[in-house]
Amino acid sequence: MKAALIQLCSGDDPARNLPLTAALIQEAADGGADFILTPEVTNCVSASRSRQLEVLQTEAEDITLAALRDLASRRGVWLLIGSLALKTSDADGRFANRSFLVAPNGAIVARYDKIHMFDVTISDSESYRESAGYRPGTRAVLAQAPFGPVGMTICYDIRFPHLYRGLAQKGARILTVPSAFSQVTGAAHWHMLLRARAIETGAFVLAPAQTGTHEAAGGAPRRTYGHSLAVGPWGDVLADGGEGTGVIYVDLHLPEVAQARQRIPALMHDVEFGGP
Ligand SMILES: O=C(O)CNC(=O)[C@H](CS)NC(=O)CCC(=O)C(=O)O
Repeated sequence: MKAALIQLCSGDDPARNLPLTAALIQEAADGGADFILTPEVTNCVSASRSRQLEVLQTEAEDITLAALRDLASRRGVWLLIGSLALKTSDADGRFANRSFLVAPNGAIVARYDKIHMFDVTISDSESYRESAGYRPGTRAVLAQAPFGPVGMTICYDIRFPHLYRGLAQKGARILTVPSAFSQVTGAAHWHMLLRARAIETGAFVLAPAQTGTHEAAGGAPRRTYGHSLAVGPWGDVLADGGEGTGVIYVDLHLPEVAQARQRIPALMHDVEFGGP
């Protein structure tokens, strides 16, 4: 199976982001990919709540979701829409950060709402309060696809290894980590975190990413790390998207999952223990 990771530099206007996203998905389908993945907040990267209130839509109305489902069915590909920022009916007005797995007939096979919120002060000049804008999800999601169960996660989730271990122990062979990682933490941690999760779980880790400086009509522009990454079950980096936008491809030899887990059966070696 051939997967393609789309690396984007989404701005804060979903209507402008969509044609660029669709063009790269077309390119990936032309390139022979049967599973195409886009980054976190494919539809809108914004640091401004008022801007998001203006441009975001509910899942039922969202133009990006409708167009990409249609594209998946026209091209007959599996599509992971890494995430969409969506309005919800919650009384507090918070958005959902929701990932979708779409089948080659355009049907939504699974949805996952990001569980862990990035409420982090990186430095005096850079801090994030994701939970102010988004309501966290409360359920891990293992999606069923013909190429095996897919553990769906998003970005900051990568720092919570028990989520990945649980998904792998329930059968995940592919773990998806669409992201909009900060440049500072990305340079320090990105490759290592993704490789560690792949090694610990003996699964493929596919992490399409946002990259560069994101145009924003409202508020300061955000900068993300890029380096969309595909990691094999033995921890080897199979493809790295670098800093530009575009498509990277990776051949997934799924039997490598069973081979890695046979060589190091750590997933079956959990024991109860006491201590601090
Ligand atoms: O804000 C949105 O619209 C969508 N959400 C994101 O982009 C989130 C919260 S700001 N980004 C991360 O989780 C980066 C994690 C990260 O960089 C790390 O773990 O080091």
